[in-house]
Amino acid sequence: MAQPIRFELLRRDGHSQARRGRLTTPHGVIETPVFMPVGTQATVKTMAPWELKEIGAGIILSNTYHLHLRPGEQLIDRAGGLHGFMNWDGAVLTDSGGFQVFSLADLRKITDDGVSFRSHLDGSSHSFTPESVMAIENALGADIIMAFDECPPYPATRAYVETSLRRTVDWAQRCKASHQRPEEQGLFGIVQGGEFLDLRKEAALRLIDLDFPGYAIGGLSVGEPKPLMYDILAYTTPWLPVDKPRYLMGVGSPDDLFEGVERGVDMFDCVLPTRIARNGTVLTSEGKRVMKNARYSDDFLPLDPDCDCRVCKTFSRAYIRHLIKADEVLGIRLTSYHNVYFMLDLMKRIRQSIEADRFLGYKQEFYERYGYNEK
Ligand SMILES: Nc1nc(=O)c2cc3nc(NCCN4CCCCC4)[nH]c3cc2[nH]1
Repeated sequence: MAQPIRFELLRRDGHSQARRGRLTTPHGVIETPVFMPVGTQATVKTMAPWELKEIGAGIILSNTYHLHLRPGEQLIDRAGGLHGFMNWDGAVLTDSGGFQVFSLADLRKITDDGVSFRSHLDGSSHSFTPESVMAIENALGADIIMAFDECPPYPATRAYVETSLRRTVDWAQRCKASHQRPEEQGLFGIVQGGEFLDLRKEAALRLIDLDFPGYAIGGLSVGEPKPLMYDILAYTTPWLPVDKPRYLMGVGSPDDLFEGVERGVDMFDCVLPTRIARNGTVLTSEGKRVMKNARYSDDFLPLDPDCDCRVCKTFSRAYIRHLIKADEVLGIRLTSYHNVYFMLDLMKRIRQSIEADRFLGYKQEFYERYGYNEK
């Protein structure tokens, strides 16, 4: 059967688990490691598709839970799927809603069959089962779709995590069985298991038996300390097939990208760049800058002198601070554009460092300049 998603491993770093790869999808070839901007409601907030294209975004995320509630997958299907609806011709990955049901919806009831919940928008009753979620994701038409899973909270007891892991594996099998478009949409399994390393191994091995074109690592970045997240990651990735992509869901900040790549992760997504942009915080090679800070009121330098993006070539910190202070919409458009560019450009430099066999050196160099103090 023709596989819509093909992964080539181009180079393995000799000093870490970092890998350089290439993901071929029906909507373009994606160089990995890759950062995927998040477009939860069929838009990467404030950015037009042509802007995403011009800054080099190859794949963006969207979300089953949100789009099912509004505007509904039937409408999007009639519009030609997400690609037609958004008029985005790059690749799309849809998350299955497993996380959003547990973090957003009200009055949830989980059974082995699925989850019933009330919409956080209007309180209407809904239920997600592996079969119904596959039907939604098939209608949205993303190139990569995620299995319906349960993301346990942190902390959670071993008993809870064990039950939830086995349910998630069972749901993954049901997703695979009910997936209607396996030749156009690659279905990824999601490894759960919480902080329990033996359960992470069990989850990985049982999902591999189901043979997916890619594997996501879920249940992380849910409030656990970062060192714990990194340790769970370092333990889990070696159990996954070396020739399939690994996707760390919901991660992350610039340092998380380095730590994840170092531990064998190929794909990342995070709302961070667009979320912090909305309060005027920007990412730069010298750390984060809070543009409302009075120190920028007469600073005519670009947001980041080392950045080649259109915003940094066109506007000053003083002007952008003015826009943010005046609550002018252009302000958050400019900070969002720059922040997404920053993350994509950082990942491009990480790919280049792996190719040049100097990933750990580049990581050190970046950390020394980036620092971790608010400016
Ligand atoms: N289907 C699914 N399963 C997961 O276990 C999962 C785990 C996740 N963990 C996160 N973390 C997002 C953390 N994010 C950091 C920046 C601020 C907003 C929250 N997103 C996730 C999405 C997920 N999706």
